[in-house]
Amino acid sequence: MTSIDVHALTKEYGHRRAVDDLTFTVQPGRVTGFLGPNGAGKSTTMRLVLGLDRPTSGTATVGGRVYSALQEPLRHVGALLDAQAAHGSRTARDHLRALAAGNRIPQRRVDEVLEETGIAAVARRRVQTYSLGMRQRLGIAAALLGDPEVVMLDEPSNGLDPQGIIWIRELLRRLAAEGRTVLVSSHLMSETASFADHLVVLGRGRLLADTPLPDFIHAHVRARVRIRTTDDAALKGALARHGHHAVEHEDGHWTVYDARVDDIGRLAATAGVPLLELAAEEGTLEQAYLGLTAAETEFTAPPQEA
Ligand SMILES: Nc1ncnc2c1ncn2[C@@H]1O[C@H](COP(=O)(O)OP(=O)(O)OP(=O)(O)O)[C@@H](O)[C@H]1O
Repeated sequence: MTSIDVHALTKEYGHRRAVDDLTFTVQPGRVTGFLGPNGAGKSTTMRLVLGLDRPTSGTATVGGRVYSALQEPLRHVGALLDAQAAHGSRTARDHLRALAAGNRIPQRRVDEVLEETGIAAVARRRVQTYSLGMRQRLGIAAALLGDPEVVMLDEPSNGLDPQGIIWIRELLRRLAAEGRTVLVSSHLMSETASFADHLVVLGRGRLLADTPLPDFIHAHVRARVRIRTTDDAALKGALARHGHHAVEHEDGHWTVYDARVDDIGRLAATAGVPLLELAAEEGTLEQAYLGLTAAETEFTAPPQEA
């Protein structure tokens, strides 16, 4: 089993700390979502794991070894960092064949990953004629080429069409189910919620969270109950008597904050409040993420004038 281990990792560019004393482990057998505002240090961390940059201090290792010590590294670690990385004047097939040859990967893998990523039909076209989504698929094909135990993808859904987004979700789930170590950065919260088991969240180069996805949501979103009745006055009175904070919405439903659905159901039954609707309102990853990172966001647009 191969994990990615980041220990006390720091990277400075001049006086700027892009990564600041970061320690976390990416475990095999699950998809770890890598989140953080623009400039938080996600890509820099991935570059340090891949040995594309040298840390100022600390270590980043894969299976206990630094990337540069890995023989035929594509057979151990597959990464998509920049979809523009392939040489534009080459065909996709030639690009992958060259990568395979340099890593003692059998040439039949080239055709397999072209099929798997849905670009087999355009494999003999020059990469410069590719759309962003096709380049993205080629980058993912390159990452999978060596059948690696560790897969790191920076914004893999970028440019993909809706079918492509479903495909990448299923691919990530499968890679994790096969026991691989999967680290995926994204700014799309609903997407991340659909594939991640675990989250590592950065803000200004520091670790803000390293936690299972459900725990992250519970920790950062207040529990809420959605309720609707034919007798608003009775509901309001019953909630107030028990000290619940509730807000009525235009369409007639209420939100009760910091409450559990069982408690509100019992309370309504005891008070004889007729119910049309009663449900726990699940917090979303987006709500949790925005709550946590509001103070860590370097680049924000000013509020729009009405
Ligand atoms: N080669 C470099 N030279 C100087 N500064 C750099 C370099 N690479 C990254 N940085 C700086 O390091 C910080 C972290 O950048 P990084 O690209 O790692 O963030 P990120 O979390 O991947 O952001 P995004 O979500 O926008 O991709 C930023 O302030 C960035 O400007």
